[in-house]
Amino acid sequence: MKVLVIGAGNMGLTYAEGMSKSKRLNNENIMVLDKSDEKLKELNEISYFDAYKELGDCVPKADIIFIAVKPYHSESLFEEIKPLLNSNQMAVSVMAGVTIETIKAGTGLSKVVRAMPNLPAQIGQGLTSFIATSDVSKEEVATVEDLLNTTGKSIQVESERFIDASTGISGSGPAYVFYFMQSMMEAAEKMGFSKNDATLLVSQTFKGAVELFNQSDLTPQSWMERVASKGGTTQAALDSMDNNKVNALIQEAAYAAFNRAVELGKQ
Ligand SMILES: NC(=O)C1=CN([C@@H]2O[C@H](COP(=O)(O)OP(=O)(O)OC[C@H]3O[C@@H](n4cnc5c(N)ncnc54)[C@H](OP(=O)(O)O)[C@@H]3O)[C@@H](O)[C@H]2O)C=CC1
Ligand SMILES: O=C(O)[C@@H]1CCC=N1
Repeated sequence: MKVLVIGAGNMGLTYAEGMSKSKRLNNENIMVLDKSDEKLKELNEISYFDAYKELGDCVPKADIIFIAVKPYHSESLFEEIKPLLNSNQMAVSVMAGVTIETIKAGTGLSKVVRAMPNLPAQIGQGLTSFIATSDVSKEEVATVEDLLNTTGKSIQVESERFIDASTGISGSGPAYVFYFMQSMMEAAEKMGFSKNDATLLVSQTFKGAVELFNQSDLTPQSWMERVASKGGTTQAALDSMDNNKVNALIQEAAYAAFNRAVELGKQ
């Protein structure tokens, strides 16, 4: 099976790296296409990639075409790629907000998978939600699932609404975690810690808390109760967050991303 990745940026390269380890490829090289000469030079140095600059040289050879360009580049890409495609090929898109209908119309393909990954895929800890059109067979879905899982875990969702919703939770979510980390690092530095110590205090706290959560069946609420002593320091912080409606604000932020994904789909 031949896989082509279009767009060798953060996501495209991450998936190309991950998928190159998949047994499904039977040791076939992944084809990777990018427009930039600088990127092509880097790609050419990787033995398990075949680098391309021209769509005509690689698209006809591909069974699965993985599209990882920015959403605003999709229209021009579709125009160029459509005449090169045949109905047996499958498109897998990770572009935020680009709907299945748009991908089908833009490529002329009926086998389409729309996926929403996240950045921890770079270290094999990603979460990808995906949905496939009815023309994608069960066997093909299993193949795509295997390929996506080379970068972490995946969930198949029942409607496209959940792709946009997961964009607001897992797709954009790593940035919310970094936002929280940055705020805590700034607080630590204000308290007098050096930048290095502030970074360690915060990063190890996040790592430890997430690991505790993952190794248990407890809810975040139960864990908060285990940290907080009655009338103690944690309760003071949690009360401050509640009084400032931080919970509602975080939910509002997640909805802002969800709504933006829907909005991008209408453009
Ligand atoms: N980053 C993230 O955390 C996530 C990103 N996504 C989605 O993944 C997609 C890619 O994002 P990301 O990897 O961050 O973006 P990048 O800008 O890092 O990568 C996109 C790459 O595609 C190249 N490119 C643009 N047009 C073409 C074309 N016509 N043919 C070939 N290559 C082209 C770009 O080149 P150049 O730079 O020269 O334009 C760039 O190298 C987006 O659609 C985004 O919505 C989804 C979930 C998470
Ligand atoms: O910010 C974005 O639009 C993309 C989609 C999810 C993460 N990054």
